[in-house]
Amino acid sequence: MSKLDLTAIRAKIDDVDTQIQTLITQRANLAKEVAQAKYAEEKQPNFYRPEREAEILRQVIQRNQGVLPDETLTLIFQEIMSACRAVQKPIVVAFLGPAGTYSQTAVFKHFGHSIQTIAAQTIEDVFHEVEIGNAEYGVVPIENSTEGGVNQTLDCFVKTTLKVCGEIDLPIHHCLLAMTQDRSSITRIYAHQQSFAQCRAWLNANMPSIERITVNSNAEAARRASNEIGTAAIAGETAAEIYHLHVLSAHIEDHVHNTTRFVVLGKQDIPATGQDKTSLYLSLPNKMGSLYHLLECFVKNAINMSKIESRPSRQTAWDYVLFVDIEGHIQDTTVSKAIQELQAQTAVVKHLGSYPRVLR
Ligand SMILES: O=C(O)C(=O)C[C@]1(C(=O)O)C=C[C@@H](O)C=C1
Repeated sequence: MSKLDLTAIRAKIDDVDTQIQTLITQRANLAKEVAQAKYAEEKQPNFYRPEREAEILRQVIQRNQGVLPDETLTLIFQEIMSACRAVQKPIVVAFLGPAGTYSQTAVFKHFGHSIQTIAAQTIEDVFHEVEIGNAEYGVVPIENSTEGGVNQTLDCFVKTTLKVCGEIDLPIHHCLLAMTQDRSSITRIYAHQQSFAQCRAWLNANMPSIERITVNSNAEAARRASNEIGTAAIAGETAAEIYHLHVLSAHIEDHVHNTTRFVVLGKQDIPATGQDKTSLYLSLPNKMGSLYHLLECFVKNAINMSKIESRPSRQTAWDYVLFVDIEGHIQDTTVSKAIQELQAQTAVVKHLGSYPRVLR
């Protein structure tokens, strides 16, 4: 390519950039108008509207016929919406900190970077920050494709009045991180219990006799490994950058498709989008056929169940509660009918939230 060609193409790029910038500014001004319209309707409106954001992102994917993958375009539009939201009012999101956790990555993936964040110390604290209004939303891990349900999160749902407003899928790739580059000098590994479980086979094969110490989060593990000689942490690459650690081994998770599903906690009910999910908490009477009748309510109403998980009720020994995810929205007639039928036969049915299904 001649120098002239390059100059000419760059001039075209400058031209396109000018148009993009003008259009983004135009969009941000429209978002300000939306804010005024919302204030005219309500005194304290919600500026974050997941149902509208899901609709915009689905349109982006539908329109896409170009060279950029759907995920790339989605990320760009998520950042644009994040910036437009911040023009209206910056939202505050709590997550399981410190900086560098997978939860923080999930927060930015979903809300973009134009937000304020609170790094909470535990999953319970994330719920608490939202409950007392320090944060408008919270992001917590709920299940992992290798290890199953995150019990601390499920247990918090028993007591909370918060709603699930959204879900986030995040592929998880673990690394072994340390100050040293010499793996043989490591005598202790820090990690979150879920990360130890997701890397069990790798650890047993590669570091069988090294002490394993469970901490509250992966980033906390990385922070400790950056302060203590002879220690390593299991965490992601973001934590390696933040805590200036070497990656001794990458991709140490036992399953290549290792993915964690996070949920967004909030106080608002989300309108239906046509592609939704509903999360329920159920307490079944301890009698014959209970589970059979539960399944029957969904099958009869042609509702697909995407998850069922049981946890001890913590009220009585050997008494269990169920966490169920179904396709559809509580406003869909089939879903509300199934829930009414369930209520007629189970002790407790708590609607944890209906929200847009993640794009998979
Ligand atoms: O449509 C709205 O309600 C808006 O506030 C605009 C907008 C956007 O940027 O498109 C911004 C924030 C909402 O979460 C959804 C969409």
